[in-house]
Amino acid sequence: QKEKFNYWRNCGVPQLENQHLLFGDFQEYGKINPIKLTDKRYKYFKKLGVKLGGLYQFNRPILMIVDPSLVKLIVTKDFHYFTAHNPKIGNGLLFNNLFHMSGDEWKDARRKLTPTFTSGKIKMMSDIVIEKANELVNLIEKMNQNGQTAEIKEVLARYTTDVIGSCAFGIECNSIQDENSVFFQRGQDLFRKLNNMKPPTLLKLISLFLGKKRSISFDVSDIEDFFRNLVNDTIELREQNKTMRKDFLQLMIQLKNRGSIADIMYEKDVYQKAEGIEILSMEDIAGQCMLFFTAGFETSSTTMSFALLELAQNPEVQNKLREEVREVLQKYNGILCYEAIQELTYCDNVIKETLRKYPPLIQLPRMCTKKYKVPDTDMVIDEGATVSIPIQSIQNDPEYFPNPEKFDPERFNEENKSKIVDYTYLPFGEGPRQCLGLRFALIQSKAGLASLINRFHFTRNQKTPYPPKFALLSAILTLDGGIWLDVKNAN
Ligand code: HEM
Repeated sequence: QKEKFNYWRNCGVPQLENQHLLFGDFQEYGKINPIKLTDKRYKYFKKLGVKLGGLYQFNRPILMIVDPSLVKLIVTKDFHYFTAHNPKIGNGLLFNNLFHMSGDEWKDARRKLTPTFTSGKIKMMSDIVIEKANELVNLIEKMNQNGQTAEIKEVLARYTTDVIGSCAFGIECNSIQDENSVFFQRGQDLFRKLNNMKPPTLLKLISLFLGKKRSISFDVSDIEDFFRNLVNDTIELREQNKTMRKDFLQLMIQLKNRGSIADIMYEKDVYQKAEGIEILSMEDIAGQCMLFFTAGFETSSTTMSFALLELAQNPEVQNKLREEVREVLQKYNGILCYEAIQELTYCDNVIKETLRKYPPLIQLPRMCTKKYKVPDTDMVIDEGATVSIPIQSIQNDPEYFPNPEKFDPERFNEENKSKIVDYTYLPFGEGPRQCLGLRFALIQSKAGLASLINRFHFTRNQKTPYPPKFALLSAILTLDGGIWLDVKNAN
């Protein structure tokens, strides 16, 4: 076991001393939250003045990248050495998607799916997003009339669930209006199971890292079946009725039947099967739709929740945002539309600043897929090594973002944005594996935030601590408890 902890030393990579026999460098796992733990390691290596450092998660070697110029090489120029996110740790629908694919399989799927997320396609879906944002406003209005304090995280998860449910699965989930919506409950179950790093998931991960198992299961087969059946039934119905709807599913049906996605869709482009093409299977469609769902609803609702918490904490920023929203809406007869959303530049900066302080994925994952010699050093990274780019730490490093605790959207204004050091701001990742849903995430977050700020004024309820407290055992940035805000009609 001790020899295992010499792995990085043997590669010429600096590492910590005195690893715990079982936990390696993660002996504080579960005692301090994942942000603090990662930050501690980042600061340690940064103080040493090195570009990268080796860690042991249990006995699995992980390489932490500290220097932005090396981040740049790994995610862009030398990407061909780091084409995978992770070693594949499981099977089933949950892993049958772009995020978990590698090599040629990933390249082919990424090429096919990219046209799904162009600005034109996002514009096409913006009507659905805006309709759901209006329902969100009505829900908060009702809560406000009843004198209720809003647990904003859950309310926003209902909004993003309805948006993604409608766009990715073509169904009305009604989670904004119906507290007991089945779709919402299934989504919450799935997220809880994936994000839960407590035993027994933790024990499964330990046995995986110790090499006792090659893959693990997350016990989500019932949820996978739910999504699989939903996709099958909806596609079958559409194929029968030749329905045309402006959503991702329609584009996936087109991909299935025609092998590619056309710019403009006509019925014949979607439902007439092309000859001699490699058909996209129902299982593949269901897998990608499930990824859009898991990647889409929690990340965006988390972002909007943190944005509202910071707006409640910083009323001058909230007022400035409201002024912008009202000024732009005036030009469009008071009605939010795709073009109006594009003009909300301060709103963009509020969301960018939120994603700087609170990136939902605190680290970017990469796996070394070909032996790599780190330029200008003697260090060599083996094929199969896991790489972590600690974006939360980099984005909150005072060297790159002075006074990092301050919520300051002006960091991203026209004058200041050019001062940001390259590869120090990466909430959506970068390079060929950058988040494919970036534009969709921005439109859904902006539509929700702008609609709410136009109508309501938010203040922090005493139940919500500030600075926020993060959960100890979770895979993505999660708060301990909810975000409770008091709501008033805005003047
Ligand atoms: C605020 C919201 C979101 C954030 C912060 C976010 C962040 C990320 C990050 C950090 C990655 C990894 C990037 C890399 O490795 O360089 C990623 C990948 C991905 N995201 Fe997002 N995401 C968000 C919303 C969405 C949405 C709404 C969708 C889809 C509807 C989506 C779909 C994807 C997909 C498909 C990938 C995998 C790309 C690949 O491996 O080629 N994301 N996202």
